[in-house]
Amino acid sequence: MTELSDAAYAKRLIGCLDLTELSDDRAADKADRLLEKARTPFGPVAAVCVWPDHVKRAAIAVRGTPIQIATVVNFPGGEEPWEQTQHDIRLALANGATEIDVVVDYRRGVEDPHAVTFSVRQVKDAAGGLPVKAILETGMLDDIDDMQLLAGAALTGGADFVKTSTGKVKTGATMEAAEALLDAIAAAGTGGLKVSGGVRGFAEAKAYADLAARKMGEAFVGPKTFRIGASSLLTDLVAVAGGEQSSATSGSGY
Ligand SMILES: O=C[C@H](O)COP(=O)(O)O
Repeated sequence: MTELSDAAYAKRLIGCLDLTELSDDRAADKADRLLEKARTPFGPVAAVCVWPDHVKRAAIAVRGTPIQIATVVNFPGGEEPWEQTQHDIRLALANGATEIDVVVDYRRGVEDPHAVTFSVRQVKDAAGGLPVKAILETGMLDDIDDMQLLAGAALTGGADFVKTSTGKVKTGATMEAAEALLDAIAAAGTGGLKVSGGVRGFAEAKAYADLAARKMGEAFVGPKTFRIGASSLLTDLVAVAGGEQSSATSGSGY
């Protein structure tokens, strides 16, 4: 993506953004403020990502646009009983969700990757064919091998994306984690990457997209296979897309 100007690059990244509001207080007015920003002067974001309670208002807010409505289940701990997750998925679908982000049981997953494959398959079935993003919480894993193991297990279970982080633990996305997940995607021959957790500035987002383009080819960096999930990135992307200087400082470990 070397020949793109910063403004053009930022515009492309807006189209790959999962604009996220997952504050712990689950306040409806915060969701409303986020939803107002999803259509930018430089095009729509890829998706909004909200708590299940806010899926209905999101569906109304983005009606008539290509913006997807993502929600989170088994979130953020990854240890809820299946019945709860199944219930949340059913409700989310009934309310208009079009993408499901599920936290895998990353604490047990390294010892038992088949359980991750099984649980992702269950979610995929319950989601009725909608895209499923498996959140691996890479900041809680010991090393690259564990990240690749979990990513491979999730992709075997049918995950459409493997996603780094919930944004709820100290370490969010890192370049090392993104690279590990891309290697797992390449090995599986299927799947997309969602980088999330602490991504706040244009330069950081661009570094992840450059990495994905370098490893997978430039066509990979589009909303079908590449997303950035972030609550605080859009302002900077819009500024850069509009020809202004980035004013963000680095947020995560890139
Ligand atoms: O799924 C995305 C994350 O929750 C967003 O994390 P963030 O608030 O650090 O951008």
